[in-house]
Amino acid sequence: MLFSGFSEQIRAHDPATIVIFGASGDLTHRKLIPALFVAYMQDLLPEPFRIVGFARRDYDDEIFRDMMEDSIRNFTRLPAAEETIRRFVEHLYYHKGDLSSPDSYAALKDRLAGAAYPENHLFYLSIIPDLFHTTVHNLQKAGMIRDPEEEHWTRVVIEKPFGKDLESAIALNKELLEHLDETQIYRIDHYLGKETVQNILSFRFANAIFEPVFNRSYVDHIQITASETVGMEKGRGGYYDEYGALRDMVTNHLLQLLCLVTMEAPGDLSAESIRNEKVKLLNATKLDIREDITDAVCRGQYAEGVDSDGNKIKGYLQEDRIDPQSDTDSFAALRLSINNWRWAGVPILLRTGKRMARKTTEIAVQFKVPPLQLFQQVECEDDVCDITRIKPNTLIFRIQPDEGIFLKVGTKRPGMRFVVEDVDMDFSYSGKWNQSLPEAYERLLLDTLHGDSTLFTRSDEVAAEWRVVQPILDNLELLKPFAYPPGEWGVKESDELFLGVEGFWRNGRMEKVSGSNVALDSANL
Ligand SMILES: NC(=O)C1=CN([C@@H]2O[C@H](COP(=O)(O)OP(=O)(O)OC[C@H]3O[C@@H](n4cnc5c(N)ncnc54)[C@H](OP(=O)(O)O)[C@@H]3O)[C@@H](O)[C@H]2O)C=CC1
Ligand SMILES: O=C1O[C@H](COP(=O)(O)O)[C@@H](O)[C@H](O)[C@H]1O
Repeated sequence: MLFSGFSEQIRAHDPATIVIFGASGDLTHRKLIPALFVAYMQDLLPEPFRIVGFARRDYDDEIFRDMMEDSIRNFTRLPAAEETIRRFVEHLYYHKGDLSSPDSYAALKDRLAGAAYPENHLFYLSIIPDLFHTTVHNLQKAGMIRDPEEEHWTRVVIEKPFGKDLESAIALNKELLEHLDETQIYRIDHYLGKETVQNILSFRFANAIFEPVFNRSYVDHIQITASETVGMEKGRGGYYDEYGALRDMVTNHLLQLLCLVTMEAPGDLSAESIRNEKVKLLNATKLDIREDITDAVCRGQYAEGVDSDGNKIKGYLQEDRIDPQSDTDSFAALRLSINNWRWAGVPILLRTGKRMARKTTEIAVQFKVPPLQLFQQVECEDDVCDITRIKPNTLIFRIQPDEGIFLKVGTKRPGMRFVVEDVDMDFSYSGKWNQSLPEAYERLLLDTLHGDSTLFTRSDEVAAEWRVVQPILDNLELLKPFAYPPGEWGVKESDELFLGVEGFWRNGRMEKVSGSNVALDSANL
């Protein structure tokens, strides 16, 4: 199967019934239904298709359709005609049931046996991770999982987090593989469906000029940030307090970004070749511990504070359904090393957190400074300019928002003196293509209907991700979370992860420098 990032978005051909377990939940109404609707608008869903929402809440088809109409109006990225929404929701049905009760599966099975329900079944597990195994086990007991060799297919999409640690992830894999073939399992990591994330591979391997400098000889360090401004969203406290930033974001999304930016070129674009390279990379990745684990890990919890309008913001420990004594991290920063020929000795810094200054996800590859300091550099912030040492080049993959790729290069500033100023060579999606980018779930749901697993994680890949993080989970007692103020850039102690590195966390500096209105008299320069 071709890497779906490069294939045309073509219509899924097999008629299918999509069953969403967890249909009354947040993910279904904010992401899954709007994504399926966009695919429908673009005529990419198969014909015929039906979507069955499954949850315990006392809804019926009509209530479910009304609610999903609202979700589509609120969360769909493209303008939608009311008539199209109405036609789409006619494909939606609701099935009330409890996933821990075998009777519910028998009732669902009877319903799906009706002639109007297409026989290919996509089961989407949009439920708490604790129910993943129970659900698959019960589906199999009810005879609802077909053999992969049969004419009609069964596919199961498993949401993240996949396990709570290495041991539970391995156990979950084993349990799932007792009921399903690996080809039937789609472990979703929605970051892999983001347009900008897929572009990392094309940027690296479709352009011959960057790859020769992507290695330890030229790269000083790499930093990856996924910061969010939100705190605990409604209803998420219970889940989040059990998992925290390390399990919710680092062990999946951030490590996947790291893989794409540092893995070797695959021999071809098949799902297996790409996943093989990712696994090799993850197996070579370790915490960069020099003396003890605090060299390589910093955890945090946001404290209470006020926002820019003076409104009070709850601290993590005051949030709904969070244990007031909790040690769970809402911020995590790591320093890693990749022990292979290409990257040995290049520090890799990862950081993610809730209630930070800005919502942004980016990868910054910082190159080494030139061997000879021939020039001076001018750096300006808030109309004040300084003469400094020459700055290194930085290549930034901006995943979201303002999606694009930026290369910071030093350029002679006009004037009598020979000083250099950083300028951006930039490509922004919005500048080049004036259209909204597909949502990750649009791509990924279509891929499952096509049977393309390239952008989903393989069992050994998940285990390799947990292997990177497991030493942290084993040493949480030594890594108590620091409090950090909401609305800023997280725990200040995380700066210490940069010891010996030429640089520091980026904290949105690029925007300030490139957008600044330089007030220095150029004649003085
Ligand atoms: N929300 C998000 O932005 C993201 C979520 N995810 C993942 O998606 C999954 C779902 O998350 P989210 O939608 O936020 O969670 P919610 O808590 O909002 O939804 C959980 C759903 O599961 C249903 N449910 C719970 N227990 C049962 C049961 N015994 N039988 C039947 N249905 C049950 C609930 O419905 P009812 O109470 O009516 O039974 C509800 O519909 C999780 O794995 C999460 O990690 C991943 C990325 C982002
Ligand atoms: O998987 C998750 O991702 C979201 C952030 O996703 P994004 O696409 O908005 O960057 C995060 O808020 C959530 O906690 C996590 O479960």
